Amino acid sequence: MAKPNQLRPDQLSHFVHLSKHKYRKHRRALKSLFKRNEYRIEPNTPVQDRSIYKYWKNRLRLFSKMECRDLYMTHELWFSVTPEVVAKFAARFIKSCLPDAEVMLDVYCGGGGNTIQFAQYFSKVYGVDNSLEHLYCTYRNAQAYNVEDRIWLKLGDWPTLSRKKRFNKLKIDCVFSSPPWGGPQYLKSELYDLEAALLPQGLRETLQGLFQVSGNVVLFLPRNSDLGQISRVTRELLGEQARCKVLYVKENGFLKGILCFWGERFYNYHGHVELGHEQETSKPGATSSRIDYSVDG
Ligand SMILES: C[S@@+](CC[C@H](N)C(=O)[O-])C[C@H]1O[C@@H](n2cnc3c(N)ncnc32)[C@H](O)[C@@H]1O
Repeated sequence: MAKPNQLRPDQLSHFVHLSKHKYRKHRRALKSLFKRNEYRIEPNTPVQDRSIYKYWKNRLRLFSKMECRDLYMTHELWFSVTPEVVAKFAARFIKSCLPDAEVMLDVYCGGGGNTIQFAQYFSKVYGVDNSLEHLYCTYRNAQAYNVEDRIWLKLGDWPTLSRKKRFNKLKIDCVFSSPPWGGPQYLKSELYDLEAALLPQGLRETLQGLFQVSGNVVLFLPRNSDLGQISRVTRELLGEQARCKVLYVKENGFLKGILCFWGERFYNYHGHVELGHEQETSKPGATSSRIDYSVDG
């Protein structure tokens, strides 16, 4: 009988290609992460690292199940995971615009904040990240939400995978990406330069790569992003008449970032996405998160 923290072959198959011979080194590392139950968060024991304490205090905003299930976070994930209500909103909005869609690709999937919410609404979700530790956390976190069977994770550098056209033939209905914004200092300048500051590629290259995979593309970008750049790059890549729909996403009244949508079905959607109050926890005295959005055409 498999031990609880042993990586089983059926689980390994969700880490695309890692079961192959040439990936022996990564497979060994992955098995060891499972065995040591690495990066598990002790929900009621405050983290020692002062630089992430404020994120730990708000941990239920990142993953509401953190109080009752095992969740896994690296140091970097504390400040880069998409808050759950924002991720849920993005997934619902995409599903409302693309009701027939089944397959999502989440580029730079991190700890699974978005991947997990997509897996609640879509039958298959691919996640890509260049950190094995992050893919491991995504899988573990997906287990907490009982959606691990719907996700398929690929380890690799996205610009390289994109150049090699690795996802072009997979019939992806929509590709989502929350690229690294360059750390918390992204708010230091008034206007965020999407060519110079976005990692690992600027906006133009990022979009070029994503459009190869699907005509429906969604980016989660800093709230101070230069909208002029977005509009120029949109026209340059898709033609003078092309548009991008921008939603300003607020959580509890605080602007969290912008969701940018490319694709006819997004522009033409004028329906209403049921948001309401996302109850984060049933604990007495706990806060609930409210999400609002406004549209910039
Ligand atoms: C902002 S985080 C994504 C957070 C994710 N949406 C979530 O909710 O957990 C960005 C991720 O990009 C990954 N990353 C950075 N450079 C990369 C590259 N060149 N190729 C693939 N992944 C990369 C990082 O490891 C990190 O997990």
